[in-house]
Amino acid sequence: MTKEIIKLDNISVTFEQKKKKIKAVQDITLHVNQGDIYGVVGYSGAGKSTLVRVINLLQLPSAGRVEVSGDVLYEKSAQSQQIVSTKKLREKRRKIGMIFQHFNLLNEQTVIRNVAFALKHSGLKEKEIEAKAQRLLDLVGLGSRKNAYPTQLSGGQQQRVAIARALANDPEILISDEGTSALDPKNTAQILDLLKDLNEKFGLTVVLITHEMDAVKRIANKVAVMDNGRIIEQGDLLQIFTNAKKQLTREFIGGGSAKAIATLRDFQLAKLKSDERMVQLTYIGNSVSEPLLVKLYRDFDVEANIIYSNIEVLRGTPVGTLFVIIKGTPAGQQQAIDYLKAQKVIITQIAGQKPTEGSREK
Ligand SMILES: Nc1ncnc2c1ncn2[C@@H]1O[C@H](COP(=O)(O)OP(=O)(O)OP(=O)(O)O)[C@@H](O)[C@H]1O
Repeated sequence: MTKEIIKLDNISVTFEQKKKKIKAVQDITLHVNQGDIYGVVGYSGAGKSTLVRVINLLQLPSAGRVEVSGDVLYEKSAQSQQIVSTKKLREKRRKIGMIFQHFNLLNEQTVIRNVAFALKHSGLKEKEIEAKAQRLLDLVGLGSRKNAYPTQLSGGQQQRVAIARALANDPEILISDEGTSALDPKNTAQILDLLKDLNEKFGLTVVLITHEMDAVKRIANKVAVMDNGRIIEQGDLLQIFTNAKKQLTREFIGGGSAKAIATLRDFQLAKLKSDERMVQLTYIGNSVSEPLLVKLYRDFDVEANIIYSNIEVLRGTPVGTLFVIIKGTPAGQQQAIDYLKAQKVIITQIAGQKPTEGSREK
């Protein structure tokens, strides 16, 4: 059975600043399963960092309940407030590794000392600490640079050291707070792939805070979109990708498709005739579009004109998007749509008559 390793329920965080109240997080419920790579996306100021800092109580919530690996760390209701003991919290925090945008390494210490530092309170002997730090550096591919200083390494390498350090106490959860935001695309991809590797090899649960949707698309299986302190949409990556309900989600997740829809709305809508409608077809795996569209014509007498097509890779799986105008009798169109659905093509009505499932919010 899937275990919910992080359970944030009805979390609010309000900052008081000189008479002004900033509601950074408002009534958020987020559950993360063990083994998830959960992406939390949103523009700057949406409340992402504040929310994840609640997981290990680096940020105390103003209201709500925090449970990690079956232990309630915090619970506040109108009647009472319960906080886990300092000792227990310290233990818990060791099991939650964190990496940050600017790596936060000790620049005057060697790479291996940076990692060893995290093992200070582990109870291990100095020799064992050294050996474990070495193993961790080997794991992130930096074993041979153990005596270098952080400033002698590239950004990507420094983040690898930070990951090794974050893994020192064998955490169950790794939180990456904009961990790839300061890196170039190549290093970003390598760090993300390393996180995915750790997830697959060790079952490490990853919470990935980012404003870069590409990072989420590359490795996450779940995603939550934050805006103004709230989660506006959350769920399975593929499902959100193929059927985003909110405009902001589409901006983040849709990338090219979101722009295409805007352009199509501006230029194509007026041209639709009464026997035409525009649909978005999304399908997983390699392109099967052409034969399908030929079949629509041959079997149902429905013409399908491709006006936009795109392919993206979600977690290593190609996902194709086609915008087509289909033209035919209402019965023919319905048969065509039923047929496509049977082929596991996800269909979203963009414009025209007879809305099908998944009609979009404007
Ligand atoms: N300690 C604090 N005191 C007062 N306000 C704060 C504090 N921390 C965050 N805020 C405010 O809370 C809101 C959410 O900030 P937060 O850093 O969580 O957003 P974010 O989505 O992580 O954005 P960024 O990526 O820019 O950090 C912002 O308006 C921010 O100014």
